[in-house]
Amino acid sequence: MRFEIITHCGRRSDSACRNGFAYRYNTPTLHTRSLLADFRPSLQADSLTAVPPPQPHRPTPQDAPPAAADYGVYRILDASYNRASEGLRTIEDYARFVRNDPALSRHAKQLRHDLAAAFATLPRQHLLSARDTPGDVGTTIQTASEQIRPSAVAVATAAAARCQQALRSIEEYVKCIYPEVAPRIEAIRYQTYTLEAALQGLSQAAERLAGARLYALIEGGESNEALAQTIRTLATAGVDILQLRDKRLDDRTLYERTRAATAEVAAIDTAQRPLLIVNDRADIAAAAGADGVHVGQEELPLAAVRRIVGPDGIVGVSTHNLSQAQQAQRDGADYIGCGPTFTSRTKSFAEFPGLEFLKQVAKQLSLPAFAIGGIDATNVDQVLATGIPRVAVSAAITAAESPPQAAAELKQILSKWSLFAPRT
Ligand SMILES: Cc1ncc(COP(=O)(O)OP(=O)(O)O)c(N)n1
Ligand SMILES: Cc1ncsc1CCOP(=O)(O)O
Ligand SMILES: [Mg+2]
Repeated sequence: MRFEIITHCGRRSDSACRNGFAYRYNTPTLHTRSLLADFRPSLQADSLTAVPPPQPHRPTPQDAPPAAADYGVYRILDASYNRASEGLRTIEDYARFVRNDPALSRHAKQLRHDLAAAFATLPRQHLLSARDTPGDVGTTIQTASEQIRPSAVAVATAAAARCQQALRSIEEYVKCIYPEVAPRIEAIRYQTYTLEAALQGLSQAAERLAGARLYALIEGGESNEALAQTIRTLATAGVDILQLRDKRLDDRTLYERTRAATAEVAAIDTAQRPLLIVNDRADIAAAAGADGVHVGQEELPLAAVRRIVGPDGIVGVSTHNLSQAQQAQRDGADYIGCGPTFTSRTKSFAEFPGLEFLKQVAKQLSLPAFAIGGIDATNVDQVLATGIPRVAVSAAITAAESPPQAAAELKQILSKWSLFAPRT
């Protein structure tokens, strides 16, 4: 039976790269045995009964410098590793410092560590010795699009694309030298697609949230169709966020209403599509595919809610004083409700933090904040004067003679104010 070694790079066995070969079974010749003995001290030629599972290469001081034929491959691996690591760090910074998203931050950090662990099995001295930045002809090649970064999420999205390309390059070229590393790189690459989706998902929801001014709290109505009709008319009137808040409904009915609302919202043209938030119930929001959930100070803590709705879910928190508002931001809330501001027809309260609380929030917090409690077209200007350009209302719309007309009037007033008023 003859035995032939071919390299993964397709080269004949006599110039095979270290560990870079597959086995096709013939009778091992004396020459092949000595070659194998040199390549794989731990592998005996006669033990080859099938394509052996790739063993991780353990870098040793005896590792010969990269063969001239592999010098370029080591340069690719070195440059691509740096590119992928830098991309993951860029994504992690966005998740941590822009989105305050612990889950997304943790995922990006973990992938960076997984990549480092995979590369730790390669002889670092070969990678470094192959590095030739001054001689790198690519450093001066620039494209116009690389200079355009309109937003932080655009930076993170571009980093994700660079990271995927670099990982693909590593995955293919490492097969020439250390094939056992390729599956580990492939696994990391697939996770960067998930990461990019989270960025996109998060950014689309985050951008829609950041642009939201008018937030309406609505009940489940008498039927799914009645609710769907309400959603259509309020979305057309300019409501940016709809919250399904109905304490009368049992779980099953609330779930069915939420499913119907999710389907209705999805059918609305993107430009007019409101975010759909469920009051209190993270489980129903997640199960029914809503955009997120709103919880009060007495409901599940944000960390638990985040585990249920995931990194893409929008989580809003009710706050009644500055300390609660600051804590909600630290916990990673995507927005906060601040109130009650005025006496409400929908819910009774013993205390009213009022306009003063709104002024504090406007000065000291950066995440979207919606004033709530007894707000309507007659007093919304007082809210806007505090520096809070966003409101959440219930009765002002749902109890109005014409809910869509009331919504449109409120939206018109709100639209005159900048969403990013300078802090005075
Ligand atoms: C946008 C918004 N802000 C505040 C609330 C109040 O939530 P919570 O304190 O949990 O009270 P209930 O709505 O559950 O009675 C909200 N729902 N939405
Ligand atoms: C649920 C809730 N939390 C604070 S105020 C409020 C009710 C908001 O309804 P309205 O706008 O009719 O006062
Ligand atoms: Mg609640």
